[in-house]
Amino acid sequence: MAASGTSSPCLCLTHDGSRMNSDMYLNVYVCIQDVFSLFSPRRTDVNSVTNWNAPLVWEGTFDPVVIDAIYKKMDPRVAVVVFAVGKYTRFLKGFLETGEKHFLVDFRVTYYIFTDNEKDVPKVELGKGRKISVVTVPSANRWQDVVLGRMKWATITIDKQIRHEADYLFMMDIDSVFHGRFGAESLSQLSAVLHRGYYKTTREKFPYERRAKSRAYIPLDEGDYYYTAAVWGGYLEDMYKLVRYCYEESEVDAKNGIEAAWQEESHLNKYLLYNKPTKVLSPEYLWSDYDKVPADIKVVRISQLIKDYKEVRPNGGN
Ligand SMILES: CC(=O)N[C@H]1[C@@H](OP(=O)(O)OP(=O)(O)OC[C@H]2O[C@@H](n3ccc(=O)[nH]c3=O)[C@H](O)[C@@H]2O)O[C@H](CO)[C@H](O)[C@@H]1O
Ligand SMILES: [Mn+2]
Repeated sequence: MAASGTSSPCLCLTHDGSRMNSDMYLNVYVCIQDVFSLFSPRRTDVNSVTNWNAPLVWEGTFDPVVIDAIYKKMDPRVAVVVFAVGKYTRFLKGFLETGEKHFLVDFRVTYYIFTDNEKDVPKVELGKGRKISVVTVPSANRWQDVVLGRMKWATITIDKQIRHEADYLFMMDIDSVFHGRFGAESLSQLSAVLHRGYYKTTREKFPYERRAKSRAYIPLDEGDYYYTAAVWGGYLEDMYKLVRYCYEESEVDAKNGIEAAWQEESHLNKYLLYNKPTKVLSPEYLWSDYDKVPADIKVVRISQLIKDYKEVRPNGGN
């Protein structure tokens, strides 16, 4: 249901004849959503707002055509940063091909592929305004170094290159496939996805880093949600700040002889506890082929593939 770039869901001029800016569009969008909600029932089985009043996005809580059309007016440039180091290049084809079918269709998207093996980057037919940019990074002997190294190489490359080429940036795992629409409803200053494994559990069960020695430490009585580090996004500069934070905090940990329980995911969760995301995406935005789909997940938009951890990682499983 991709919206056409030329259709206009709302007035584009203000009363004094000047063009509307992006905040105005979003305000109009909120009003339109309110009107729609008079005619169509909202989801009543899930929360659609967080306790700090950020939208919590589920299928059935937004109008896909309207929201795509509003963001399309701004025609943002979206960067997707993915790493495919060692054997993980095998996941590129499925990710890119399905991304072209479902990820921000009709928007300007550049996939930044960080790899140690450029020749294994597949040729994939891309839509108009969509590109691939390959960034060479070193190989690693430990998967933990690849996972954490993402923060270092992304920091350096955003600073040097991507900053000049994108308005929004997503960080994503490569071992996944798109199955459903992932559209402009995902865009915000800072968007984080609820980890499918913990969205129904209480905070003391979240796998936050619990050792006070780590910079990612979160005490048992704190926490809103547990977010996955496999899909997160936002304005370019806000994402730069957060990626760099994860990099610097993991460096401090390394100097103190500790590695956070879930590497950058632990630091990401610490940051988002004290700097609330402006949008939270339901686990529709990252499910897993390992788990059966419960009734509250109406659409699986991306799913993590089942993989043989021992075989695909340079130093074996978890
Ligand atoms: C669904 C989810 O919560 N995913 C998180 C979980 O990942 P996973 O257990 O899914 O880890 P993973 O093996 O997918 O590694 C994360 C990503 O790093 C890249 N990679 C990794 C190893 C390698 O040899 N080559 C390579 O390119 C690749 O993009 C991969 O998708 O835990 C990791 C930290 O432990 C990260 O926080 C992931 O975001
Ligand atoms: Mn993964």
